[in-house]
Amino acid sequence: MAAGTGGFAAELLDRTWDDVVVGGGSAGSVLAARLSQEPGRRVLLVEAGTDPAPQSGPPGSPVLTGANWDHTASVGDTEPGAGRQYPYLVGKVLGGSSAVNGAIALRGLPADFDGWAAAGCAGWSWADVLPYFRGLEADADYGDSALHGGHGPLPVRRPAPERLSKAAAAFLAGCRAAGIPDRPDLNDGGTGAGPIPGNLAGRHRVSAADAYLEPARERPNLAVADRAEVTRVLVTGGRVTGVELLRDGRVHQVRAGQVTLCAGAIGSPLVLQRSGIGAAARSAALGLPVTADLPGVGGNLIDHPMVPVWSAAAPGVCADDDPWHEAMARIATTGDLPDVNLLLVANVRGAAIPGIGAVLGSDAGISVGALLLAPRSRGTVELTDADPKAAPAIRLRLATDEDDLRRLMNGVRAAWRVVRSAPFAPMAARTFLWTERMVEDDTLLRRAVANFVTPTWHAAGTARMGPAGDDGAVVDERLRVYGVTGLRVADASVMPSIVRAPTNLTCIMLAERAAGWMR
Ligand SMILES: Cc1cc2nc3c(=O)[nH]c(=O)nc-3n(C[C@H](O)[C@H](O)[C@H](O)COP(=O)(O)OP(=O)(O)OC[C@H]3O[C@@H](n4cnc5c(N)ncnc54)[C@H](O)[C@@H]3O)c2cc1C
Repeated sequence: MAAGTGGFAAELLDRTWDDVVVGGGSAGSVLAARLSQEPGRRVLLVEAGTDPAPQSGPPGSPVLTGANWDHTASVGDTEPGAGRQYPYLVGKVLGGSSAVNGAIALRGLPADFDGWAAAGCAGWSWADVLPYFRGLEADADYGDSALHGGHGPLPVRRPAPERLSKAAAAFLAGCRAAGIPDRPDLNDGGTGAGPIPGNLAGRHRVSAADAYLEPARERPNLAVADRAEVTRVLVTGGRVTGVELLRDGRVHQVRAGQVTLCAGAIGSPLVLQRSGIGAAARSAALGLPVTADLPGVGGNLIDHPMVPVWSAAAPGVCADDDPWHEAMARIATTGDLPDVNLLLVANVRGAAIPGIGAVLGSDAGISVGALLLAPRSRGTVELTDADPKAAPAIRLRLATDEDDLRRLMNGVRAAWRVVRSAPFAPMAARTFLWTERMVEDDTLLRRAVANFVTPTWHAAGTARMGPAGDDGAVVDERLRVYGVTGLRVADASVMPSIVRAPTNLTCIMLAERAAGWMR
Protein backbone atom coordinates (compact mmCIF):
# COMPACT_ATOMS: atom_id res chain seq x y z
CA MET A 1 0.00 0.00 0.00
CA ALA A 2 3.00 2.27 0.45
CA ALA A 3 3.00 5.33 -1.74
CA GLY A 4 6.79 5.53 -1.60
CA THR A 5 8.04 8.28 -3.82
CA GLY A 6 7.01 6.52 -7.00
CA GLY A 7 3.49 7.88 -7.38
CA PHE A 8 0.05 6.88 -6.20
CA ALA A 9 -1.97 3.89 -7.46
CA ALA A 10 -5.53 5.06 -8.21
CA GLU A 11 -7.07 1.72 -7.18
CA LEU A 12 -6.18 2.61 -3.57
CA LEU A 13 -9.08 5.04 -3.73
CA ASP A 14 -11.46 2.05 -3.84
CA ARG A 15 -10.35 0.83 -0.41
CA THR A 16 -11.93 1.69 2.92
CA TRP A 17 -9.61 3.71 5.18
CA ASP A 18 -9.59 4.16 8.92
CA ASP A 19 -8.56 7.79 8.45
CA VAL A 20 -8.64 10.15 5.53
CA VAL A 21 -6.59 13.31 6.13
CA VAL A 22 -7.52 16.07 3.68
CA GLY A 23 -4.56 18.32 2.82
CA GLY A 24 -0.88 17.47 3.22
CA GLY A 25 0.32 20.81 4.60
CA SER A 26 1.81 21.80 7.95
CA ALA A 27 -0.90 20.07 9.94
CA GLY A 28 -1.85 17.27 7.53
CA SER A 29 1.73 16.03 7.11
CA VAL A 30 2.10 15.77 10.87
CA LEU A 31 -1.27 14.13 11.41
CA ALA A 32 -0.86 11.49 8.69
CA ALA A 33 2.63 10.64 9.93
CA ARG A 34 1.53 10.36 13.55
CA LEU A 35 -1.65 8.33 12.91
CA SER A 36 0.19 5.86 10.69
CA GLN A 37 2.62 5.08 13.51
CA GLU A 38 -0.06 2.58 14.55
CA PRO A 39 0.71 -0.30 12.18
CA GLY A 40 -2.88 -1.57 11.97
CA ARG A 41 -4.36 1.82 11.11
CA ARG A 42 -4.91 2.51 7.39
CA VAL A 43 -4.31 6.18 6.65
CA LEU A 44 -4.88 7.99 3.37
CA LEU A 45 -3.49 11.52 2.98
CA VAL A 46 -5.15 13.43 0.12
CA GLU A 47 -3.33 16.47 -1.29
CA ALA A 48 -4.56 18.68 -4.12
CA GLY A 49 -1.05 19.77 -5.11
CA THR A 50 1.93 17.90 -6.40
CA ASP A 51 4.59 15.82 -4.67
CA PRO A 52 7.39 16.70 -4.04
CA ALA A 53 7.72 20.38 -3.20
CA PRO A 54 10.17 22.77 -4.85
CA GLN A 55 12.98 24.61 -3.10
CA SER A 56 13.33 28.33 -3.62
CA GLY A 57 16.18 30.81 -4.12
CA PRO A 58 17.88 32.52 -1.18
CA PRO A 59 17.16 30.89 2.22
CA GLY A 60 13.73 31.84 3.50
CA SER A 61 12.52 33.30 0.22
CA PRO A 62 8.96 32.06 -0.30
CA VAL A 63 7.82 30.09 -3.35
CA LEU A 64 5.10 32.22 -4.93
CA THR A 65 4.56 30.50 -8.28
CA GLY A 66 4.16 26.91 -9.39
CA ALA A 67 3.23 25.42 -6.00
CA ASN A 68 0.43 27.77 -4.88
CA TRP A 69 -3.32 28.19 -5.13
CA ASP A 70 -4.02 31.19 -7.33
CA HIS A 71 -6.61 32.73 -5.01
CA THR A 72 -7.17 36.46 -4.98
CA ALA A 73 -8.22 38.33 -1.85
CA SER A 74 -9.84 41.72 -1.37
CA VAL A 75 -7.65 43.56 1.11
CA GLY A 76 -9.86 46.30 2.56
CA ASP A 77 -13.49 46.77 3.42
CA THR A 78 -14.84 46.13 -0.06
CA GLU A 79 -16.89 43.42 -1.69
CA PRO A 80 -14.77 40.50 -2.97
CA GLY A 81 -13.48 41.37 -6.42
CA ALA A 82 -13.77 45.10 -5.75
CA GLY A 83 -11.20 47.47 -4.30
CA ARG A 84 -7.57 46.52 -3.82
CA GLN A 85 -6.85 42.89 -4.77
CA TYR A 86 -3.90 40.83 -3.57
CA PRO A 87 -2.70 37.40 -4.74
CA TYR A 88 -3.41 35.03 -1.86
CA LEU A 89 -0.75 32.44 -2.64
CA VAL A 90 -1.10 29.74 0.02
CA GLY A 91 0.69 26.46 -0.72
CA LYS A 92 -0.71 23.80 -3.05
CA VAL A 93 1.90 21.08 -2.81
CA LEU A 94 2.92 18.32 -0.41
CA GLY A 95 3.99 20.24 2.68
CA GLY A 96 1.34 22.89 1.90
CA SER A 97 2.22 26.40 3.00
CA SER A 98 5.12 25.03 5.07
CA ALA A 99 6.74 24.09 1.74
CA VAL A 100 6.44 27.58 0.24
CA ASN A 101 6.80 29.80 3.29
CA GLY A 102 9.50 32.03 4.75
CA ALA A 103 10.77 29.34 7.18
CA ILE A 104 10.39 31.66 10.18
CA ALA A 105 10.08 29.30 13.16
CA LEU A 106 8.31 31.30 15.87
CA ARG A 107 5.82 30.04 18.40
CA GLY A 108 2.70 31.84 19.45
CA LEU A 109 3.13 33.70 22.73
CA PRO A 110 1.92 32.45 26.13
CA ALA A 111 -0.80 35.14 26.22
CA ASP A 112 -2.25 33.82 22.95
CA PHE A 113 -2.91 30.35 24.29
CA ASP A 114 -4.00 31.56 27.72
CA GLY A 115 -6.47 33.72 25.79
CA TRP A 116 -7.81 30.67 23.93
CA ALA A 117 -8.28 28.84 27.23
CA ALA A 118 -9.99 31.88 28.78
CA ALA A 119 -12.39 31.97 25.81
CA GLY A 120 -13.58 28.49 26.73
CA CYS A 121 -11.12 26.27 24.86
CA ALA A 122 -10.17 24.01 27.75
CA GLY A 123 -6.77 22.35 27.42
CA TRP A 124 -5.15 25.03 25.22
CA SER A 125 -3.39 27.20 27.80
CA TRP A 126 0.35 27.91 27.44
CA ALA A 127 1.09 25.26 30.06
CA ASP A 128 -0.89 22.78 27.95
CA VAL A 129 0.79 23.56 24.62
CA LEU A 130 4.40 24.20 25.68
CA PRO A 131 5.30 20.47 25.87
CA TYR A 132 4.22 20.14 22.22
CA PHE A 133 6.28 23.14 21.08
CA ARG A 134 9.25 21.62 22.88
CA GLY A 135 8.55 18.21 21.35
CA LEU A 136 8.31 19.34 17.74
CA GLU A 137 11.70 21.05 17.54
CA ALA A 138 15.37 20.18 17.54
CA ASP A 139 16.64 23.60 18.57
CA ALA A 140 20.33 23.79 17.68
CA ASP A 141 20.93 26.84 19.88
CA TYR A 142 19.02 26.06 23.10
CA GLY A 143 18.59 22.27 22.97
CA ASP A 144 16.73 20.46 25.73
CA SER A 145 15.73 23.01 28.36
CA ALA A 146 12.63 24.18 30.21
CA LEU A 147 11.56 26.15 27.12
CA HIS A 148 13.07 24.21 24.22
CA GLY A 149 13.43 20.75 22.76
CA GLY A 150 16.53 19.16 21.33
CA HIS A 151 15.23 16.02 19.65
CA GLY A 152 12.01 16.79 17.75
CA PRO A 153 11.48 16.28 14.02
CA LEU A 154 11.88 19.95 13.00
CA PRO A 155 15.37 21.52 13.02
CA VAL A 156 15.41 25.11 14.30
CA ARG A 157 18.40 27.43 14.40
CA ARG A 158 19.24 31.11 14.51
CA PRO A 159 21.93 32.84 12.46
CA ALA A 160 25.13 33.37 14.47
CA PRO A 161 25.85 37.08 15.12
CA GLU A 162 29.13 36.95 13.19
CA ARG A 163 27.40 35.47 10.13
CA LEU A 164 24.54 37.93 9.84
CA SER A 165 24.16 39.70 6.51
CA LYS A 166 25.10 43.39 6.44
CA ALA A 167 21.45 44.40 6.38
CA ALA A 168 20.53 42.18 9.36
CA ALA A 169 23.46 43.37 11.47
CA ALA A 170 22.58 46.98 10.67
CA PHE A 171 18.91 46.34 11.48
CA LEU A 172 19.78 45.01 14.95
CA ALA A 173 22.11 47.93 15.55
CA GLY A 174 19.34 50.26 14.35
CA CYS A 175 16.91 48.69 16.82
CA ARG A 176 19.40 49.28 19.63
CA ALA A 177 19.76 52.89 18.50
CA ALA A 178 15.96 53.20 18.58
CA GLY A 179 15.89 51.96 22.18
CA ILE A 180 14.80 48.36 21.53
CA PRO A 181 16.78 45.92 23.71
CA ASP A 182 18.40 42.71 22.47
CA ARG A 183 16.39 39.50 22.68
CA PRO A 184 18.67 36.62 21.65
CA ASP A 185 15.85 34.03 21.79
CA LEU A 186 12.69 35.40 20.25
CA ASN A 187 10.93 32.15 21.16
CA ASP A 188 11.00 33.08 24.83
CA GLY A 189 7.98 35.29 24.17
CA GLY A 190 9.34 38.66 25.34
CA THR A 191 9.89 41.95 23.59
CA GLY A 192 13.17 42.95 21.96
CA ALA A 193 15.20 42.48 18.79
CA GLY A 194 17.12 39.41 17.79
CA PRO A 195 17.98 36.78 15.22
CA ILE A 196 15.04 34.95 13.66
CA PRO A 197 14.81 31.24 14.41
CA GLY A 198 14.41 29.36 11.13
CA ASN A 199 13.36 25.83 10.25
CA LEU A 200 16.24 25.40 7.84
CA ALA A 201 18.79 22.69 7.14
CA GLY A 202 21.74 24.48 5.60
CA ARG A 203 20.17 26.79 3.03
CA HIS A 204 16.96 24.80 2.68
CA ARG A 205 13.56 25.19 4.23
CA VAL A 206 12.45 22.06 6.11
CA SER A 207 8.71 21.70 5.56
CA ALA A 208 6.37 19.66 7.72
CA ALA A 209 6.37 17.08 4.93
CA ASP A 210 10.18 16.88 5.01
CA ALA A 211 10.30 16.62 8.80
CA TYR A 212 7.37 14.32 9.49
CA LEU A 213 6.05 12.65 6.36
CA GLU A 214 9.21 11.74 4.53
CA PRO A 215 10.45 9.37 7.27
CA ALA A 216 6.99 7.70 7.24
CA ARG A 217 6.57 7.31 3.48
CA GLU A 218 7.48 3.62 3.25
CA ARG A 219 4.99 2.53 5.89
CA PRO A 220 2.64 -0.09 4.37
CA ASN A 221 -0.41 1.43 6.09
CA LEU A 222 0.08 4.98 4.75
CA ALA A 223 -0.75 6.19 1.25
CA VAL A 224 -0.41 9.70 -0.15
CA ALA A 225 -2.70 10.67 -3.03
CA ASP A 226 -1.28 13.79 -4.66
CA ARG A 227 -3.09 15.88 -7.30
CA ALA A 228 -6.39 14.85 -5.65
CA GLU A 229 -8.82 17.61 -4.70
CA VAL A 230 -11.50 16.85 -2.16
CA THR A 231 -14.76 18.43 -3.23
CA ARG A 232 -16.82 17.50 -0.14
CA VAL A 233 -17.08 15.17 2.81
CA LEU A 234 -19.75 12.46 2.65
CA VAL A 235 -22.15 12.38 5.58
CA THR A 236 -24.98 9.91 6.26
CA GLY A 237 -27.25 10.22 9.27
CA GLY A 238 -24.99 12.76 10.93
CA ARG A 239 -21.86 10.57 10.62
CA VAL A 240 -19.02 11.02 8.17
CA THR A 241 -18.57 8.11 5.75
CA GLY A 242 -15.77 9.39 3.51
CA VAL A 243 -14.85 12.05 0.99
CA GLU A 244 -15.55 12.83 -2.64
CA LEU A 245 -12.49 13.85 -4.63
CA LEU A 246 -11.38 14.69 -8.14
CA ARG A 247 -8.22 13.08 -9.51
CA ASP A 248 -7.12 12.97 -13.13
CA GLY A 249 -10.53 14.24 -14.22
CA ARG A 250 -12.40 11.43 -12.43
CA VAL A 251 -14.70 11.68 -9.43
CA HIS A 252 -14.03 9.14 -6.66
CA GLN A 253 -15.94 8.48 -3.49
CA VAL A 254 -13.51 7.22 -0.86
CA ARG A 255 -14.83 5.46 2.24
CA ALA A 256 -13.38 6.25 5.66
CA GLY A 257 -14.08 5.72 9.35
CA GLN A 258 -12.91 9.24 10.21
CA VAL A 259 -12.09 12.32 8.17
CA THR A 260 -9.88 15.18 9.32
CA LEU A 261 -9.71 18.39 7.34
CA CYS A 262 -6.21 19.87 7.22
CA ALA A 263 -6.80 21.87 4.04
CA GLY A 264 -5.79 25.18 5.64
CA ALA A 265 -7.79 28.23 6.65
CA ILE A 266 -8.92 28.82 3.07
CA GLY A 267 -9.32 25.19 1.96
CA SER A 268 -11.04 23.67 5.02
CA PRO A 269 -14.02 26.07 5.24
CA LEU A 270 -14.57 25.67 1.49
CA VAL A 271 -14.74 21.86 1.81
CA LEU A 272 -17.12 22.26 4.75
CA GLN A 273 -19.32 24.71 2.86
CA ARG A 274 -19.45 22.46 -0.22
CA SER A 275 -20.57 19.66 2.12
CA GLY A 276 -23.50 21.73 3.38
CA ILE A 277 -21.72 22.41 6.69
CA GLY A 278 -22.02 26.14 7.26
CA ALA A 279 -24.73 28.76 7.54
CA ALA A 280 -27.93 26.90 6.59
CA ALA A 281 -29.37 29.83 4.61
CA ARG A 282 -26.17 30.15 2.57
CA SER A 283 -26.07 26.40 1.83
CA ALA A 284 -29.67 26.51 0.69
CA ALA A 285 -29.07 29.60 -1.45
CA LEU A 286 -26.27 27.76 -3.27
CA GLY A 287 -28.50 24.71 -3.81
CA LEU A 288 -26.51 22.59 -1.34
CA PRO A 289 -28.02 20.25 1.25
CA VAL A 290 -28.06 21.52 4.83
CA THR A 291 -25.85 18.96 6.60
CA ALA A 292 -25.07 21.04 9.69
CA ASP A 293 -26.06 24.62 10.42
CA LEU A 294 -22.77 26.15 11.59
CA PRO A 295 -22.79 29.89 10.78
CA GLY A 296 -19.17 30.26 11.91
CA VAL A 297 -17.76 28.36 8.93
CA GLY A 298 -15.79 30.78 6.75
CA GLY A 299 -16.13 33.69 9.19
CA ASN A 300 -13.46 35.03 11.56
CA LEU A 301 -10.81 35.08 8.78
CA ILE A 302 -7.68 36.60 10.32
CA ASP A 303 -4.29 37.45 8.82
CA HIS A 304 -1.43 39.54 10.15
CA PRO A 305 -1.60 42.88 8.35
CA MET A 306 1.78 44.35 7.47
CA VAL A 307 2.80 47.80 6.31
CA PRO A 308 6.21 47.61 4.65
CA VAL A 309 8.73 50.41 4.28
CA TRP A 310 10.61 49.44 1.13
CA SER A 311 14.03 50.69 0.08
CA ALA A 312 16.39 49.85 -2.75
CA ALA A 313 19.50 48.40 -1.12
CA ALA A 314 22.67 50.44 -1.43
CA PRO A 315 25.30 48.82 -3.70
CA GLY A 316 27.08 45.91 -2.00
CA VAL A 317 24.55 45.57 0.84
CA CYS A 318 22.82 42.40 -0.42
CA ALA A 319 24.87 39.41 -1.54
CA ASP A 320 23.21 36.99 -3.97
CA ASP A 321 22.41 34.30 -1.42
CA ASP A 322 21.77 36.45 1.65
CA PRO A 323 18.77 35.01 3.54
CA TRP A 324 15.50 36.93 3.48
CA HIS A 325 14.68 36.64 7.16
CA GLU A 326 17.47 37.00 9.70
CA ALA A 327 16.39 39.63 12.20
CA MET A 328 13.28 41.16 13.67
CA ALA A 329 12.00 42.97 16.73
CA ARG A 330 8.90 42.39 18.80
CA ILE A 331 7.63 45.53 20.50
CA ALA A 332 4.69 46.74 22.60
CA THR A 333 3.46 50.07 21.22
CA THR A 334 0.38 50.22 23.46
CA GLY A 335 0.04 48.36 26.76
CA ASP A 336 2.24 45.57 28.08
CA LEU A 337 1.71 42.83 25.52
CA PRO A 338 3.72 42.79 22.28
CA ASP A 339 1.54 44.13 19.49
CA VAL A 340 3.92 44.75 16.56
CA ASN A 341 6.76 42.92 14.87
CA LEU A 342 9.33 44.95 13.02
CA LEU A 343 10.34 42.49 10.34
CA LEU A 344 13.39 42.93 8.16
CA VAL A 345 13.14 41.32 4.73
CA ALA A 346 16.41 41.63 2.84
CA ASN A 347 17.75 40.64 -0.56
CA VAL A 348 14.40 40.67 -2.37
CA ARG A 349 14.94 40.46 -6.10
CA GLY A 350 12.73 41.45 -9.03
CA ALA A 351 9.08 40.56 -8.89
CA ALA A 352 9.29 38.25 -5.86
CA ILE A 353 6.72 40.15 -3.79
CA PRO A 354 3.45 41.21 -5.40
CA GLY A 355 3.35 44.94 -6.05
CA ILE A 356 6.94 45.87 -5.29
CA GLY A 357 8.75 44.17 -8.20
CA ALA A 358 7.86 46.90 -10.68
CA VAL A 359 9.10 49.61 -8.30
CA LEU A 360 12.38 47.88 -7.50
CA GLY A 361 13.31 47.15 -11.11
CA SER A 362 16.71 45.47 -11.11
CA ASP A 363 17.65 46.64 -7.60
CA ALA A 364 17.73 44.34 -4.59
CA GLY A 365 15.06 45.43 -2.13
CA ILE A 366 15.06 45.61 1.65
CA SER A 367 12.00 46.22 3.71
CA VAL A 368 11.37 46.96 7.35
CA GLY A 369 7.72 46.11 7.86
CA ALA A 370 5.39 46.77 10.76
CA LEU A 371 3.36 43.59 11.24
CA LEU A 372 0.36 43.74 13.56
CA LEU A 373 0.42 40.76 15.90
CA ALA A 374 -3.10 40.47 17.34
CA PRO A 375 -5.43 42.15 14.86
CA ARG A 376 -9.10 42.66 15.67
CA SER A 377 -10.28 42.99 12.08
CA ARG A 378 -12.04 39.93 10.72
CA GLY A 379 -12.79 38.81 7.18
CA THR A 380 -14.61 35.98 5.43
CA VAL A 381 -14.00 33.18 2.96
CA GLU A 382 -17.03 31.96 1.09
CA LEU A 383 -18.09 29.83 -1.84
CA THR A 384 -19.43 31.85 -4.73
CA ASP A 385 -20.95 28.79 -6.37
CA ALA A 386 -21.50 25.10 -5.59
CA ASP A 387 -19.16 24.23 -8.50
CA PRO A 388 -15.78 23.24 -6.94
CA LYS A 389 -13.97 25.02 -9.78
CA ALA A 390 -15.50 28.41 -8.96
CA ALA A 391 -13.11 30.89 -7.31
CA PRO A 392 -13.94 31.56 -3.65
CA ALA A 393 -14.65 35.06 -2.31
CA ILE A 394 -11.86 35.95 0.12
CA ARG A 395 -12.44 39.21 1.94
CA LEU A 396 -9.66 40.10 4.39
CA ARG A 397 -10.90 43.46 5.72
CA LEU A 398 -7.34 44.22 6.93
CA ALA A 399 -6.94 47.19 9.27
CA THR A 400 -10.65 47.98 9.18
CA ASP A 401 -10.77 48.07 12.97
CA GLU A 402 -9.82 51.45 14.47
CA ASP A 403 -7.51 49.89 17.08
CA ASP A 404 -5.67 47.93 14.34
CA LEU A 405 -5.15 51.12 12.35
CA ARG A 406 -3.80 52.95 15.36
CA ARG A 407 -1.34 50.21 16.30
CA LEU A 408 -0.18 49.89 12.70
CA MET A 409 0.46 53.65 12.68
CA ASN A 410 2.55 53.21 15.85
CA GLY A 411 4.33 50.32 14.18
CA VAL A 412 5.18 52.30 11.05
CA ARG A 413 6.60 55.09 13.21
CA ALA A 414 8.78 52.53 15.02
CA ALA A 415 9.87 50.97 11.69
CA TRP A 416 10.70 54.43 10.35
CA ARG A 417 12.92 55.14 13.37
CA VAL A 418 14.91 51.99 12.60
CA VAL A 419 15.07 52.73 8.86
CA ARG A 420 16.38 56.24 9.56
CA SER A 421 18.73 55.21 12.37
CA ALA A 422 22.44 55.90 11.93
CA PRO A 423 23.39 52.19 11.63
CA PHE A 424 20.62 51.26 9.15
CA ALA A 425 20.25 54.39 6.98
CA PRO A 426 23.38 53.62 4.88
CA MET A 427 21.83 50.26 3.85
CA ALA A 428 19.25 52.05 1.68
CA ALA A 429 20.08 53.79 -1.60
CA ARG A 430 16.59 55.28 -1.59
CA THR A 431 13.36 54.64 0.30
CA PHE A 432 10.11 54.40 -1.66
CA LEU A 433 6.77 56.06 -0.98
CA TRP A 434 7.37 57.13 2.63
CA THR A 435 8.58 60.52 3.78
CA GLU A 436 9.25 62.08 7.17
CA ARG A 437 6.16 64.25 6.69
CA MET A 438 3.87 61.28 6.03
CA VAL A 439 5.10 59.46 9.09
CA GLU A 440 4.75 62.52 11.34
CA ASP A 441 1.31 63.63 10.19
CA ASP A 442 -1.60 61.62 11.66
CA THR A 443 -3.94 62.18 8.72
CA LEU A 444 -1.37 61.31 6.05
CA LEU A 445 -0.11 58.31 7.99
CA ARG A 446 -3.60 56.92 8.58
CA ARG A 447 -4.36 57.15 4.85
CA ALA A 448 -1.01 55.61 3.91
CA VAL A 449 -1.45 52.68 6.30
CA ALA A 450 -4.90 51.94 4.86
CA ASN A 451 -3.53 52.17 1.30
CA PHE A 452 -0.30 50.21 1.72
CA VAL A 453 -1.32 47.48 4.18
CA THR A 454 -0.74 43.98 2.80
CA PRO A 455 -1.61 40.47 3.94
CA THR A 456 1.14 38.09 5.02
CA TRP A 457 -0.55 34.80 3.99
CA HIS A 458 -1.00 33.67 7.61
CA ALA A 459 -4.71 32.88 7.18
CA ALA A 460 -6.37 31.56 10.34
CA GLY A 461 -9.63 31.27 12.24
CA THR A 462 -12.23 30.21 9.64
CA ALA A 463 -13.51 27.10 11.47
CA ARG A 464 -12.77 28.27 14.92
CA MET A 465 -12.71 26.30 18.12
CA GLY A 466 -15.12 27.19 20.91
CA PRO A 467 -17.27 25.68 23.63
CA ALA A 468 -20.73 24.19 23.05
CA GLY A 469 -23.27 27.01 22.98
CA ASP A 470 -20.88 29.44 21.28
CA ASP A 471 -22.76 30.24 18.06
CA GLY A 472 -19.66 30.98 15.99
CA ALA A 473 -17.75 27.86 17.04
CA VAL A 474 -17.26 25.15 14.42
CA VAL A 475 -15.15 22.63 16.38
CA ASP A 476 -14.96 21.74 20.06
CA GLU A 477 -11.76 21.82 22.13
CA ARG A 478 -10.80 18.38 20.75
CA LEU A 479 -11.27 19.73 17.21
CA ARG A 480 -14.45 17.72 16.48
CA VAL A 481 -16.92 19.41 14.14
CA TYR A 482 -20.17 20.15 15.94
CA GLY A 483 -23.05 18.04 14.64
CA VAL A 484 -21.05 15.63 12.42
CA THR A 485 -19.62 12.53 14.09
CA GLY A 486 -16.21 11.39 12.88
CA LEU A 487 -15.28 14.73 11.29
CA ARG A 488 -12.51 16.98 12.61
CA VAL A 489 -10.71 20.10 11.48
CA ALA A 490 -7.07 20.34 12.56
CA ASP A 491 -5.23 23.21 10.91
CA ALA A 492 -4.92 27.01 11.01
CA SER A 493 -8.71 27.28 10.64
CA VAL A 494 -9.39 26.28 14.25
CA MET A 495 -7.47 29.13 15.89
CA PRO A 496 -10.04 31.25 17.79
CA SER A 497 -7.70 34.23 17.44
CA ILE A 498 -4.46 34.40 15.52
CA VAL A 499 -1.27 33.89 17.51
CA ARG A 500 1.23 36.74 17.86
CA ALA A 501 3.67 35.03 15.48
CA PRO A 502 3.76 33.54 12.01
CA THR A 503 1.56 30.49 12.14
CA ASN A 504 3.48 27.42 10.95
CA LEU A 505 4.79 26.10 14.29
CA THR A 506 1.38 26.61 15.88
CA CYS A 507 -0.25 24.52 13.11
CA ILE A 508 2.29 21.74 13.67
CA MET A 509 1.67 21.91 17.41
CA LEU A 510 -2.08 21.62 17.04
CA ALA A 511 -1.79 18.66 14.66
CA GLU A 512 0.43 16.91 17.20
CA ARG A 513 -2.28 17.47 19.79
CA ALA A 514 -5.04 16.19 17.46
CA ALA A 515 -3.00 13.06 16.72
CA GLY A 516 -2.64 12.40 20.44
CA TRP A 517 -6.40 12.52 20.92
CA MET A 518 -7.13 10.38 17.86
CA ARG A 519 -4.79 7.54 18.77
C1 LIG B 1 4.01 32.55 1.20
C2 LIG B 1 3.84 32.20 2.65
C3 LIG B 1 4.83 32.57 3.56
C4 LIG B 1 4.67 32.23 4.92
N1 LIG B 1 5.71 32.43 5.78
C5 LIG B 1 5.65 31.89 7.02
C6 LIG B 1 6.80 31.83 7.85
O1 LIG B 1 7.89 32.24 7.46
N2 LIG B 1 6.68 31.27 9.10
C7 LIG B 1 5.48 30.77 9.54
O2 LIG B 1 5.42 30.32 10.70
N3 LIG B 1 4.38 30.80 8.76
C8 LIG B 1 4.46 31.29 7.50
N4 LIG B 1 3.37 31.21 6.68
C9 LIG B 1 2.12 30.66 7.22
C10 LIG B 1 2.18 29.14 7.47
O3 LIG B 1 3.01 28.52 6.52
C11 LIG B 1 0.77 28.58 7.43
O4 LIG B 1 -0.03 29.21 8.41
C12 LIG B 1 0.71 27.10 7.70
O5 LIG B 1 1.58 26.40 6.86
C13 LIG B 1 -0.72 26.63 7.51
O6 LIG B 1 -0.78 25.26 7.78
P1 LIG B 1 -2.12 24.47 7.47
O7 LIG B 1 -1.82 23.05 7.75
O8 LIG B 1 -3.23 25.13 8.14
O9 LIG B 1 -2.36 24.69 5.91
P2 LIG B 1 -1.40 24.46 4.68
O10 LIG B 1 0.00 24.20 5.11
O11 LIG B 1 -1.63 25.58 3.74
O12 LIG B 1 -1.90 23.11 4.06
C14 LIG B 1 -3.15 22.95 3.45
C15 LIG B 1 -2.97 21.89 2.38
O13 LIG B 1 -4.26 21.43 1.98
C16 LIG B 1 -4.29 21.33 0.58
N5 LIG B 1 -5.69 21.46 0.17
C17 LIG B 1 -6.46 22.57 0.22
N6 LIG B 1 -7.69 22.29 -0.23
C18 LIG B 1 -7.69 20.99 -0.54
C19 LIG B 1 -8.68 20.11 -1.06
N7 LIG B 1 -9.93 20.53 -1.32
N8 LIG B 1 -8.33 18.83 -1.30
C20 LIG B 1 -7.08 18.36 -1.04
N9 LIG B 1 -6.11 19.16 -0.56
C21 LIG B 1 -6.42 20.45 -0.30
C22 LIG B 1 -3.41 22.45 0.09
O14 LIG B 1 -2.96 22.24 -1.23
C23 LIG B 1 -2.29 22.43 1.12
O15 LIG B 1 -1.24 21.57 0.76
C24 LIG B 1 3.49 31.55 5.34
C25 LIG B 1 2.50 31.21 4.42
C26 LIG B 1 2.68 31.51 3.08
C27 LIG B 1 1.61 31.08 2.10
